[in-house]
Amino acid sequence: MELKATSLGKRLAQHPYNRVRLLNAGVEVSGDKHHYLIPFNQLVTLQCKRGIVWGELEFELPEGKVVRLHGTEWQETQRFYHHLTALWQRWSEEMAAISAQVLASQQAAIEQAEQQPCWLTQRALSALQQEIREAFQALPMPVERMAEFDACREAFSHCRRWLEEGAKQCAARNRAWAERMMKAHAPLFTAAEQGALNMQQALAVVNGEEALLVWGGAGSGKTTLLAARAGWLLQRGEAAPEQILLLAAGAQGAQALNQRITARPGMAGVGAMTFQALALQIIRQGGRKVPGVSKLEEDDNARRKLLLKAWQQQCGEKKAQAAGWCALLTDELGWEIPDKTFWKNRALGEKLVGRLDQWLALMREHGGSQAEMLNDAPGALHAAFQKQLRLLAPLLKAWKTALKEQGAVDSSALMHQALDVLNKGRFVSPWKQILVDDVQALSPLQAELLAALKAQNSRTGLFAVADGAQVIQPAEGGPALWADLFDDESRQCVLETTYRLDDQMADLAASLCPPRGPGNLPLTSLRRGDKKSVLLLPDDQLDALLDKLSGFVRDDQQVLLLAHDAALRPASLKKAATRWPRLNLTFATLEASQGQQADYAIVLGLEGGSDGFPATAGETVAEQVLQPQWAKVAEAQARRWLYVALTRARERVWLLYSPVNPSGFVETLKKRGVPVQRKP
Ligand SMILES: Nc1ncnc2c1ncn2[C@@H]1O[C@H](COP(=O)(O)OP(=O)(O)OP(=O)(O)O)[C@@H](O)[C@H]1O
Repeated sequence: MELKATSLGKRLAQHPYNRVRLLNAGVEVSGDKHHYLIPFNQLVTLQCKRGIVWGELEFELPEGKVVRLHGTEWQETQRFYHHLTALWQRWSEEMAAISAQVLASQQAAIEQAEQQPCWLTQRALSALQQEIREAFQALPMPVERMAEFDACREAFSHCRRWLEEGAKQCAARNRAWAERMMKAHAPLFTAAEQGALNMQQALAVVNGEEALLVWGGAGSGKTTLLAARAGWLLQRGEAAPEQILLLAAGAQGAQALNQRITARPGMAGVGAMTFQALALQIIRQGGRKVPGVSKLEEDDNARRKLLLKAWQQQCGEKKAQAAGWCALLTDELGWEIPDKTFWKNRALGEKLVGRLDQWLALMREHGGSQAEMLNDAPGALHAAFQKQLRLLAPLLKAWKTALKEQGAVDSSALMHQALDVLNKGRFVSPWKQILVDDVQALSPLQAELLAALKAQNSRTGLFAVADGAQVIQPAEGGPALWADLFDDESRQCVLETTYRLDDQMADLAASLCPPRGPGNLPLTSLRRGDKKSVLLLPDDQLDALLDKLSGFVRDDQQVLLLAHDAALRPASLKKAATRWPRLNLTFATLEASQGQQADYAIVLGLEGGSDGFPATAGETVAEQVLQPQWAKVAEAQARRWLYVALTRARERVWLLYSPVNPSGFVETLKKRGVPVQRKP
């Protein structure tokens, strides 16, 4: 059967097509120069329209493409159209039955995935979506037509939902599954005595992605979550206790983690490890001689004593060195030098030792020899740096000699050795699951070790928690390294509720260090605090404050004394055992207090000056060369420590400041509404 344009129609229409011919399962539209074959399986709709003078047939193809034929005699057009429609409909019904089968079997596959007794991973979702795409391609008709047929409609829209809104469907499905798991394994989803884990925590516990980074602010239950996650892995049989590696950046973090682990039933054989212990285990199993690790690394006082001695020695023994130091202290740092034999002055020594420690750390972080350090100095700074390096080199030498005498290495040498064993393939990881606390606190070398361990076996699960507010900007080194492990959106989630802080503390902390993580979501508290949740107090009021605390703090409550520097350990602590015998007082540096919590916190040392908190610059040429971003990083670091200080207590935080020489933070805190008290 054929329909042709009339000769008038043909002339007026000036259209490339002027006839249509019916084929077995399709039509051919053609003109003098063009032919267009439209099989029925490409036809989406067919319309017959009446123009002013003639009829028109319109064939709609997938993706909105339209082919038209004009200029046909109206009666004939109608006849052709009815005939074609009847044939197309008969064909369509036959094909709809086949389509229904294809869609039903795809729907069954989706339902099977939905009902699987495990987390639906991003990888499984992608595979499912690929299957759906292939099923759609296997249909004998355009997908656009599926909604026309009763037998196809529902299955089609189910498939399309999973294709177009897969992430949403997957999230809803995983949430429903997590809810079922929370009911079925209630004890596992309990946060110690406080009650059930919240939904965000529960979703992280049961998450089945190969790697997951959970962002959460202070007190949002990250450490709690790690313990619950370990319990979940054991219960699901995904790992035996010895196949779970629980890592903390430092010893205190490992201790806090172990407390949570032991508080849970069924966790025998699971224990947290520091990165140092991990490195030692790798070196041991790699068949290497296990080095001793110097105590000087952890013991701030011993290290500082060593540095002070080395400094005094070089100044005492060599006039040129003494003159060099005198110039550095006066010209670069702007300090007053008490007398000619300034290195014997105790107060000056105490003031300087923190800087000596910092310079040593910078030289060690650089890792190079003196020649390499000099090599890295830009031309303009070369001479000045060379001069300063002559003063600093004896400190590095004293450090190295002390290690040698102890037959020990420092932690960076230890990490390098462990990395070497890993990179040479001499260590076979026994761990199926790696769980890491406070990943934001990892040093670049620790992050490198973690990445190398994960790279050993792509199937090793990695689960880490981080406090985004503590990520130092500009992010580089450590953060950049571990962030790479969680590059996909599905590998990150957030905890938004803090259980430790009240809303006043949470707002203040967030204003100092804004939360980071997907969506930069704010940390919300379930508790309303008052204006006195955080208070500023003169630093001569410590004893009065402790007197007052002894009057109302219960025996089971903790008071944490915190300072940015170990040297600020207050003298009051010496008499604490007898003057306030029932107060549970603990002193910790801010660095060591990460992961710890107490009912009350007293933060000491809000003092100005070059060794204050924050230290007022005093950037010398050594910092400019060895850590070009030094000032920026030091400022961000100090702010981070203030954030840590403000977020350790449940009930109240006192910040003790020097009224004579207040820290720059005092003004910042006052501006943010922190009240200043004269007495506690
Ligand atoms: N779902 C919950 N319900 C009630 N309390 C909870 C919940 N999750 C955690 N907690 C409690 O909140 C407090 C803080 O938890 P946790 O120490 O795990 O937080 P964190 O995020 O590791 O803190 P930070 O990183 O600041 O040290 C703990 O006392 C913990 O028992």
